[in-house]
Amino acid sequence: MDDVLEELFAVIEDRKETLPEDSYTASLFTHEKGENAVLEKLGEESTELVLAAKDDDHEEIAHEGADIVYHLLVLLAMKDMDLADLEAELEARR
Ligand SMILES: N=c1c2ncn([C@@H]3O[C@H](COP(=O)(O)OP(=O)(O)OP(=O)(O)O)[C@@H](O)[C@H]3O)c2ncn1[C@@H]1O[C@H](COP(=O)(O)O)[C@@H](O)[C@H]1O
Repeated sequence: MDDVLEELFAVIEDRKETLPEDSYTASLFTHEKGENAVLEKLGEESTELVLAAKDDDHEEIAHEGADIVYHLLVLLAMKDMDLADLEAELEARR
């Protein structure tokens, strides 16, 4: 899981730096709505996750959960934060 998150975060940082035209991630960094684009996605996907949980739909819970994790990592990159910030917070709760 650590490796997957680290590799995904590295790709997100690369998209932020290089802004390829065909990249969904890059489109979040250049969106006319600014950070609201990713914040709205997080809101929508949280609602979708709740609905999936109420349906006890495990496949959909994993799908929406992954969408949330991806968009959370984009938000961290947008705020010039990184995975270590999240890890430090989780570590402090152990
Ligand atoms: N993990 C993701 C990822 N998760 C979600 N998404 C996108 O986030 C959007 C989710 O918005 P929506 O829920 O509205 O999508 P939807 O298809 O309408 O509905 P859903 O079925 O997804 O709920 C979709 O366009 C997804 O493609 C992602 N886009 C990219 N990545 C990763 O980022 C990497 C780089 O992607 P690009 O920046 O596009 O090159 C990829 O290789 C992936 O590893």
